[in-house]
Amino acid sequence: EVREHLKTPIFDNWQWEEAEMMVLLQVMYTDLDFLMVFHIELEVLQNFLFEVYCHYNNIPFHNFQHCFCVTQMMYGLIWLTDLRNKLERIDLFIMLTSALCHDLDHPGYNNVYQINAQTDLALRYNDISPLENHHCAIAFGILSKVSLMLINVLILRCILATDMARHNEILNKFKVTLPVFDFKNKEHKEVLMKIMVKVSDISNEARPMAVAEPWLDCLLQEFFNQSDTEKLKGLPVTPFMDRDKVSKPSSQTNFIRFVLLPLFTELTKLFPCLEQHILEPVRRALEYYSNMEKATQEEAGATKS
Ligand SMILES: COc1ccc(NC(=O)[C@H](C)Nc2nc3c(cnn3-c3ccccc3C)c(=O)[nH]2)cc1
Ligand SMILES: [Zn+2]
Repeated sequence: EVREHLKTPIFDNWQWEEAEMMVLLQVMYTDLDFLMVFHIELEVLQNFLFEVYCHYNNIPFHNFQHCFCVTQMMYGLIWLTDLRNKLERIDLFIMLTSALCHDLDHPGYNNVYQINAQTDLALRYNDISPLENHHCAIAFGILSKVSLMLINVLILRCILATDMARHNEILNKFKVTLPVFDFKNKEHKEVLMKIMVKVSDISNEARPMAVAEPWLDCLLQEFFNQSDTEKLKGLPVTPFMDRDKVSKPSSQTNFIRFVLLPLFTELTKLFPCLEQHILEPVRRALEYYSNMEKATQEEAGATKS
């Protein structure tokens, strides 16, 4: 019954210990026949998952639980969209492993901070998606260490696609393929894989509110840590991270309206069944945060008058 639950977006990560999540990740890889198809020893998979676990940091949002959520959402989407019968096993392996590795060794300070503070990562990657390039470098290190040399350029492209600075570029590319989408076409498959990793990465609001809302608190905690540091160092402060400017409900209604709904609507055009599993919960979340926004505005109005 847990196995069936694992294939749905209503899975609640907060109920599980990290050791249990490791077993659930193993179930995802075995249930999609990767061990049999790619002749991977169970021990090699366990080493791989443990190395990944060790390379996520204890920070408020971009931690191992986020990695688990993104991988579990990807796993659920693969079952919901019946992608097992539309893509080859290697493509599914690339999508799941990209989700698993997409934020490896995230420091809790985003690309804008890396570039403004001219950190080692910004210098190493010449200001070009420094975090996402670093996540890939760690992933490649782990994959070669556990001799899982199945890695290829597609995992690199899928992880690099999670840089939100490229959000519109990737969404627009997906939009133009939709009217003529062909699961046998290499380019179409690649942009779909990128969209699937992107959707899984920012999909918290598709989960039950009791599961999703704590994630927004974790995210804002990490963002506020960054803007506090930027203020201390005299670096430019990102407005949507500034604790003195951010209102939780209004930042989330904007995010849902201008980022989540357009992205999820496009994916639902290809997989109509996602209307009820993904789009409906996100519309309810928009309702929830809009009401919270009104309540806080009325409250502010009341105290003023
Ligand atoms: C286009 O680049 C963007 C667009 C939006 C945002 N983030 C936001 O607007 C705010 C802070 N909300 C938000 N941001 C979220 C969520 C999930 N992931 N996520 C996130 C986390 C780190 C970096 C980027 C994003 C979108 C979420 O539920 N809400 C951050 C970057
Ligand atoms: Zn992420």
